[in-house]
Amino acid sequence: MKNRVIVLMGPAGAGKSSVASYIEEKWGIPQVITHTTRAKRIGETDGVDYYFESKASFETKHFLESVNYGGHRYGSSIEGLKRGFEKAPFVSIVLDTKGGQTYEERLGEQAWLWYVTVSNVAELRSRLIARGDDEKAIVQRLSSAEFKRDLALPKAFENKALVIKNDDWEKTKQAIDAQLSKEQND
Ligand SMILES: Nc1nc2c(ncn2[C@@H]2O[C@H](COP(=O)(O)OP(=O)(O)O)[C@@H](O)[C@H]2O)c(=O)[nH]1
Ligand SMILES: Nc1ncnc2c1ncn2[C@@H]1O[C@H](COP(=O)(O)OP(=O)(O)O)[C@@H](O)[C@H]1O
Repeated sequence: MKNRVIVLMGPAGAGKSSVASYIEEKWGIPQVITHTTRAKRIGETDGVDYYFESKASFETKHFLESVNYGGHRYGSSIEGLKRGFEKAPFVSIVLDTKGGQTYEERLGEQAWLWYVTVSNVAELRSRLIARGDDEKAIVQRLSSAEFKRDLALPKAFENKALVIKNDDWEKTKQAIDAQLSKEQND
């Protein structure tokens, strides 16, 4: 099987990380861990959710791409992607839509674009509160230009990305299972 990467994108709270964890547990698709300078949230672990970096240590990495999002730096390293492909030929990565665009340009058909969203935007805020995010961080996140940009599927991805409407988690899992079993049988 040739190497492929599922690129998970979408607004904060839509369910990107939940989908990444689900496909790792159920389908054995490991998540490529990226780097960030943002503070660790309650429940997050270094090396599992992210490699948490200082501004200085972030600068020492070899990034395939990096972005500013909501006032923090995020980047995916070439080493990280290689480490993922050493574990399995099929991996996932969680990126903003700008990073997704870079992956599509660099990896072409090897990048399978998934855009996770919800029907009701107000639901996103409720989910961030339920997740336990810091109130100040939520306000900063929801008012950022990057969050607003990622609320909609980029024009460049129309007819290219698989859109996952994650309103109901049980239905989301069924939709994912259908996609991945089809992929396995192709
Ligand atoms: N381009 C790019 N985006 C990333 C990377 N790592 C995480 N992101 C994105 O950065 C954004 C903010 O992530 P995070 O702070 O974890 O917030 P969340 O969306 O609320 O889970 C999300 O859209 C992530 O997909 C990366 O290495 N590169
Ligand atoms: N379909 C859903 N219905 C209700 N809550 C959900 C659903 N999917 C995910 N969540 C919850 O919403 C919060 C945000 O999900 P998460 O996967 O962290 O989003 P993202 O990575 O896109 O920011 C988490 O607490 C998660 O458990």
